Amino acid sequence: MKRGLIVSCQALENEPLHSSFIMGKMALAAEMGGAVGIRANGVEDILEIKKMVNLPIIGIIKKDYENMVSYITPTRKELEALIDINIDVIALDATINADLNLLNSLKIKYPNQKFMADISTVEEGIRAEKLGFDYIGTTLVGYTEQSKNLNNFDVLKELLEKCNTPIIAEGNFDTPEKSRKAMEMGSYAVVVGGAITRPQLITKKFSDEINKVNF
Ligand SMILES: CC(=O)N[C@H](C=O)[C@@H](O)[C@H](O)[C@H](O)COP(=O)(O)O
Repeated sequence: MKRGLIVSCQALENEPLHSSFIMGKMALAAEMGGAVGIRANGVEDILEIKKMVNLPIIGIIKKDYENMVSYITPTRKELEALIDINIDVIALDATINADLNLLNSLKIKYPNQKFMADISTVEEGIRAEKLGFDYIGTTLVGYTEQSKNLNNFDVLKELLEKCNTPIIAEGNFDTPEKSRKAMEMGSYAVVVGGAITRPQLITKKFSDEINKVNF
């Protein structure tokens, strides 16, 4: 995977763009705009994106289970479904909420498969490095109980100081300036999602700002 901008092309069932066809087109637009990689959710979307672009893919499967906090590639079932479709990197929840016992056996069984740890605190990043993850992403900073008061740039800075594993800035790097800053700090890559591929969020930024005017 090259260094630079990775665009996350995801639309869940409750989102207006939920469609593999549309995610394929989003990925194509991202490639045309200079993205060096795509992050995507679910086998169907990933297969469609593979048809549309010639870029490395970070794949996840989001799945909610009862009594389980993790939802990003949370069990062996989702991991094996992603291994089966042969993608460059598989990302999974690597916070303290996740059961990472199976990682070792998967790494032995599939030695060429790269794994990205989606973490929410510096401690989780350090643990992910010890577990042998290939990339560590700040994806879940602010989204877990243990990180709800943390700032993504603060976590990123400390991870860059304390880890040797390539660090990927992901999660609310939602402007070109913030993305550039993350790279200047030494991130391996920046994953940008909603600010590029979720038009309902982009629209809301405009409408919120405009509605501050007394018109
Ligand atoms: C927390 C969570 O479930 N994050 C997901 C992880 O895959 C995606 O919904 C995000 O869009 C992605 O991480 C990129 O972040 P942002 O959209 O903020 O640029």
